[in-house]
Amino acid sequence: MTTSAEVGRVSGMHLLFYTIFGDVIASSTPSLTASLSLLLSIVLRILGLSTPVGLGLFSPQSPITSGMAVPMQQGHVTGTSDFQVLILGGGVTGVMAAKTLHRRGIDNFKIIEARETLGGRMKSFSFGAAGREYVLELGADWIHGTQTNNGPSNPIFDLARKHNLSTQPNHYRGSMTTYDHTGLVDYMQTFNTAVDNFAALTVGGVDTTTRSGYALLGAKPRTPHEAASEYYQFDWEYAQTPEQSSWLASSWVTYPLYTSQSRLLFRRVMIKSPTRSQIVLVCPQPCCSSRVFQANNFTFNRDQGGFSTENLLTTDQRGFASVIQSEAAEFISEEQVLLNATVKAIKYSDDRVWVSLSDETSLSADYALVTFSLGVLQHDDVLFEPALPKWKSEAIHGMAMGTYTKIYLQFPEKFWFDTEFALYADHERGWYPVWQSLDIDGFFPGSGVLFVTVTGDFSKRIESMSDQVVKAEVLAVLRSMYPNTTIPEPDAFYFPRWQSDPLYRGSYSNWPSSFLRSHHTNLRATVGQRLWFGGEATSFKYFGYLHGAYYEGQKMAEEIVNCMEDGGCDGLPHVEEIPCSHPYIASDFI
Ligand SMILES: Cc1cc2nc3c(=O)[nH]c(=O)nc-3n(C[C@H](O)[C@H](O)[C@H](O)COP(=O)(O)OP(=O)(O)OC[C@H]3O[C@@H](n4cnc5c(N)ncnc54)[C@H](O)[C@@H]3O)c2cc1C
Repeated sequence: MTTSAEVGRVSGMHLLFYTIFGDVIASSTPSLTASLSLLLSIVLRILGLSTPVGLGLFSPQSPITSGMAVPMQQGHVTGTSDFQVLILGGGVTGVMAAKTLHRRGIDNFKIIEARETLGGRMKSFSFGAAGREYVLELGADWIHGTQTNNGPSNPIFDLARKHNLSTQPNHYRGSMTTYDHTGLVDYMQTFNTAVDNFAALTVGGVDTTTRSGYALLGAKPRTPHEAASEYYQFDWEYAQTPEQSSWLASSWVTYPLYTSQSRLLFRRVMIKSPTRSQIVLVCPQPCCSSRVFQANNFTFNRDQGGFSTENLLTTDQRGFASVIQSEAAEFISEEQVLLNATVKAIKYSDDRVWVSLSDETSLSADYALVTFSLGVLQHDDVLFEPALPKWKSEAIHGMAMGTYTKIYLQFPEKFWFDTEFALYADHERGWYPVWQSLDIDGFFPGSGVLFVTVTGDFSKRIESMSDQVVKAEVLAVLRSMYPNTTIPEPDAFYFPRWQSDPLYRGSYSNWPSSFLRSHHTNLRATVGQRLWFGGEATSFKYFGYLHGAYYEGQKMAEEIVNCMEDGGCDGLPHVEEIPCSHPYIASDFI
């Protein structure tokens, strides 16, 4: 199920229209080309190679693709568009948008991707000393929420099953060892209290920061053990602190429909029309519509369109992105993808879009779907002409981009905990706190691989430091955790720099408390009639996640095709004046 909400006003009352739609996830019929492509990918896989897309066979040097590039000016002044749709970015959103276009009969599209392969933030690498290498994940590596009985399934879980991805259940709460600066210390009771505190956040009343939400519930971490336990529940998922996050948007359960407090604020009215039924929340207070939006993230909540509480970690040596590359290989032909091509500027008018690349070539299309990360848009890595309207810029800069950094170490042999996870409580909250062992049954026994995760400002901090200095800090923490063990020098050490990477500028989006529901509507909205935006950040229900990107790719492509079939459209609407987001005026202070 997909849920959409829109804010409106009737007779001076503030209404929240809450409408539930069914998702259309039709399967495509593979063409002969697609079947041959699939066959080729299977043969390559048996031979231990990647799919054609993964091999980068669709390079910009291909005669077909290079022949399609035209100078920006020429494309602007004369002729018809080169393509019906340009898909800018070849991550999950881009590939799923392409698949949807193909299913709807639109094959005159092109994906433009800066990297040498498809997959985006599904990014694997080979790690380890010679002869002890493993393909591990720098970006996404969990399928969060799978399926409960015959209920709705996570579409990434479906892809994993379809493409035989090797995965292993990962027990976030049931397989944990706790440490602090004195070594092994059992504070599992404190840890479990933090789990309960996090669950209690769902009873929030207004949207302030998650920190204030915790405080109002009486959860005020004072000791390093309490702070580390809270960190594990919160920052380790959202990649930002409770201070930086929205209380409502980081609660798991739909709010305010099902809480007792919400009934104090709202009256629920069911409106029936010939086409759909709507639950209308009538708010008697000025501006309360802007303070209340459906809480996110719905991933784990079965009652709200989520999947299950299970988390699967990929262990597949083809890399996690192989699921999206194998999917693409079923329907995408060589001339539909341009790899190693970096978009520098996007020019748009009411009837066309022109995209110029770093090699000075350009392409034009009737429509363009921008799937670059929120961080890329915030950082002006791609220029828009004309500049994006104020409402769009506000939305882009209003949402936050968190950073999540996995620091990998490989040791000659294992000397650490036998659980899947360990938590380290330092005096400084967020200091190398979450440790995960891969040298364990079901993962990579005998690998000597361990990783520690930092997030948010700690990620930014280590990105500015040398590998040697970061390694020294990490080893110092291990010495605190194991005061009676001689910690050897690791054979391999690596961490990615997501924040500084011009193709990402962070890991995934996070919803801050100042960000209103209408801002998110604007993040998703079409600019003019030709420029569309989609990606994990535009997903209301699943922002931050792979499945959010998956559904957004499908949704945007569906909308674009509908628009084409209607002979044009205004696209997804935006909110010009966002209620209750203006500076206070003098009379407010009387
Ligand atoms: C460290 C980390 C851990 C994560 N863990 C999980 C997890 O366990 N489970 C989960 O569900 N999600 C996880 N995520 C989030 C998940 O990876 C993303 O939500 C998802 O991959 C986003 O897909 P997308 O298509 O919206 O964006 P992207 O994957 O960012 O796709 C956009 C594409 O645009 C390309 N691009 C950017 N700029 C340009 C340019 N100028 N020109 C051309 N191309 C460009 C990029 O290379 C990229 O391929 C994680 C992300 C990170 C970084």
